[in-house]
Amino acid sequence: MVRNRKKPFAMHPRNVLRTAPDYTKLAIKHSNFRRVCELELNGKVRINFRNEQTLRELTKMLLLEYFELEVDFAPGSLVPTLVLRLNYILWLEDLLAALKLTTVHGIDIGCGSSCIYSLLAAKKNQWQMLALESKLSNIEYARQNIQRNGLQELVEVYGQPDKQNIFKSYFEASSIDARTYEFCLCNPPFFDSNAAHPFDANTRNPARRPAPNNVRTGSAEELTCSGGEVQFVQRIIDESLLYKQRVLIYTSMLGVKANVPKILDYLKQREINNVTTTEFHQGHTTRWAIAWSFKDINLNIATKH
Ligand SMILES: C[S@@+](CC[C@H](N)C(=O)[O-])C[C@H]1O[C@@H](n2cnc3c(N)ncnc32)[C@H](O)[C@@H]1O
Repeated sequence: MVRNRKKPFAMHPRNVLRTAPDYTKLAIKHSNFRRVCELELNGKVRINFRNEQTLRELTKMLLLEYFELEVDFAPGSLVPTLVLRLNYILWLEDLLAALKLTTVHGIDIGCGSSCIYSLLAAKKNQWQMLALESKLSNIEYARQNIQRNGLQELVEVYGQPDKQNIFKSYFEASSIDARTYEFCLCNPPFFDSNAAHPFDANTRNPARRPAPNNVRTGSAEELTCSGGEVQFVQRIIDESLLYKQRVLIYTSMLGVKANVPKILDYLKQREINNVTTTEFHQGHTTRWAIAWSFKDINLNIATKH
């Protein structure tokens, strides 16, 4: 757990964005980013996190500046924030470190149009990634992003034919090549598509946690599913029971704190006991993550980032 006095929980200690970027310098260097910046009277640039176009250019610029990744997003699709994605990758690095692996194979469940987790994992760590995605335009953009960055040898996108499936379609289609994976990761569709007003769901206690800085981005198809993130992660758990041998460490992120005990209970009911949780922090935004394994490995390097 990382604590300092001003921010009770800070970013992962290895997160390159832990030191706030100098946006004025970056605006001078990156013209597309410069176009969406606002100039203050003192000559410093200001970023309007509530503007979607600004967030797009900001994430593109940060991926280029810090990881030499050139990424584009499908129109109207989710624009990922880099800090949280990076915290997740760094936590996976920590979970895998003790295993001293020479090659790592991972599965990115719902890679989005950016394919951000797989691109970061491949570029930063040379991990071999299988990216699963169900939305057609996201599959196309994800493949273009991989190609644009010359990462075809490391990242494969599989078009998920059935949104109810997690691993099943791919594992059944590739049963001859029954490879094993060291981890899976997931940023699940968050909202419940069965709710009368899915996007109105209150995810935070306003008295204790201030409103997020960022505008929400992404289409209903990307952000909702039947039963929201709880049912999505329950499906990952159900399929993990079918394919215990295929993945060493199963993980998923969760957007709502109250959903963590629900998932822990679900795991417990299924007698999955090798479990850990963590937190990711970016400004006023907190996310939770959960990991479980059927193997006798130590997951309890647990930290809050
Ligand atoms: C919340 S978005 C996350 C996108 C990206 N990973 C990120 O963090 O920016 C969830 C993604 O999962 C995809 N998806 C939903 N159900 C899926 C399924 N059963 N298999 C694969 N992808 C799925 C959606 O289309 C969407 O792109």
